[in-house]
Amino acid sequence: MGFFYSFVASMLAALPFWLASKAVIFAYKNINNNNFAHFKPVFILFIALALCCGLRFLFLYLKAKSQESIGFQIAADMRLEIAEKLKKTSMGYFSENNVGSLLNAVTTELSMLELQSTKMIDVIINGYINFVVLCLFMLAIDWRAGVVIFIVGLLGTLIIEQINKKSRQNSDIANHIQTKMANNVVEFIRGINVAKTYGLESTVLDGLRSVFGQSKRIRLKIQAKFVSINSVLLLLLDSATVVTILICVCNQQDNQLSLNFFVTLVFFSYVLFNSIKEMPDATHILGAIDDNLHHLKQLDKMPLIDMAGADLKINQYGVEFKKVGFGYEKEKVLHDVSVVIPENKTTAIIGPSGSGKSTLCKLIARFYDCDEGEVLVGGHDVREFSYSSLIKNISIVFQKPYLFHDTIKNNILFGKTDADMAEVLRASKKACCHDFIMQLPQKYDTVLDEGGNSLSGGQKQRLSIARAILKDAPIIILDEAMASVDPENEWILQQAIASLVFNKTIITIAHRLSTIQNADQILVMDAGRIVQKGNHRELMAEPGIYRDFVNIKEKAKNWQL
Ligand SMILES: Nc1ncnc2c1ncn2[C@@H]1O[C@H](COP(=O)(O)OP(=O)(O)OP(=O)(O)O)[C@@H](O)[C@H]1O
Repeated sequence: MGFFYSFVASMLAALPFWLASKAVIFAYKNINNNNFAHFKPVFILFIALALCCGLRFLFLYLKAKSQESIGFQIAADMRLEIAEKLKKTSMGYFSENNVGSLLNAVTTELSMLELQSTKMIDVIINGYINFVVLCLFMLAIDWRAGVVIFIVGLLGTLIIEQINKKSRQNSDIANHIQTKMANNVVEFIRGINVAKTYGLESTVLDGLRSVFGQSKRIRLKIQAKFVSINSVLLLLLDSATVVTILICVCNQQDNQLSLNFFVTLVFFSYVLFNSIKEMPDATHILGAIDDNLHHLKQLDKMPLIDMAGADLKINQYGVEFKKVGFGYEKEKVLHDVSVVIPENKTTAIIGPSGSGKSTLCKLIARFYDCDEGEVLVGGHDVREFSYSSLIKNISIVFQKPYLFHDTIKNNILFGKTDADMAEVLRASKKACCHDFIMQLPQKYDTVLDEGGNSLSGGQKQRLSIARAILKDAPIIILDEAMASVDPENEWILQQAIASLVFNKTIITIAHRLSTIQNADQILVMDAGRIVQKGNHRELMAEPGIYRDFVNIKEKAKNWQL
């Protein structure tokens, strides 16, 4: 419908020329006649002119209403589709330099689609319709003019096709540099604190400057190419206008055309040619949009992890690794891991840095799928679950918790979205965060900065524990939850964790000797293998990494600073 409204609106743009020329010629002929009755037709013509303008605006309004929301709707749907996919995507996808690409897709590429696509399609379709109308019009008046317009149209179409092809190729290059820019900006923002600490802001900025410069050069080059092809087309169209007018003048002199028809024709052809002149720009933009769509389609290839899962309910909450092998890239980081983590017991994992402790935990929550063997939760392979039915059973407290730019209450509610305020308060008190929340100006309605940066590390951690308490999952993974907390906060955090872990299956990557010593089972990892297993007493009785580790810890305890 939108294209129809648009076509009628552009035809209504021509009619006023006919009416105006008729009125001017009439008024000119009667200029020496003082009888105002002779001017009546002129007034009628002007009323018709005003009506035309009014109708044109009405059709333009209808076109805008029916067309312009389409782009926004499509872009909104696509953004939601991408978000849905990201929910089911393997965590590996986010670490493999894809953040910039995603950012570019969701912001720049989709913005172009929502703001420009319908407008540009409209320009092109109308351009072609106008061209056909012009062609027929000219053929009816003078076949020579018709043939000239037809040949110009054919040549123009070839040039426009060339512009489209080039724009698609160039858009690929532009997208590549756009993604590179987004990656660099993300990297810059993430690393600015470290760079400042070492006084290296200008070095980091140099990297950004270089990629911005690259982007500018590429865009200028693309624009220069477009401008040169476009100029040929504009020259062709302008020449065609001149030739058309010339033919009309010749016809007028032969008295084959009325003056009114002549004036209308000259202006009308000018208007129609002008609408055709908008086509190269539109084609250029559509070429880029087309490439963007192709790029967005690539997101369909995101590695999904939730393809064949079912909504499973389990009634025992032990975890088991059976001959598990895994590597992030080619290199394996876990080798033939087989171990049972019993339900309602605490299992501590220790080992040197890089030995695979966190990786082991990530496989339980299916951040990644193992390459060999199976990981079982409640007796089922994690791949049998739908992601939501698996993660319902697991809470993870990370070393660096993430809080959203939202109220404290909503951040806690993340653990159980349908919980009421009484449940939030209970969880918050158990996690020892109620007191500090009540001291904030808006209490539970205080809006946190993105990442929760207005809170201390310990406060953020306790809020994330409140979230986990509210979720009340039977399996808790504590990924070095105490590691970044100062000794003053350690005691209070310990209390919060004690409320969380009561009567649950606990898997904890721990550094504190007391946590490790009290664990029911200790797994010692080295270079991606479980090299020792047992409780504190059993492991202290045998030589190995564990006994060395405990001895070093004991010695460190006696150090005085
Ligand atoms: N996202 C990733 N992509 C590629 N390699 C990774 C990734 N995460 C970890 N690794 C590698 O996998 C190995 C095991 O890492 P993991 O984080 O599991 O060890 P860890 O024992 O938890 O170490 P730490 O105690 O230092 O946290 C390391 O060699 C690490 O470099």
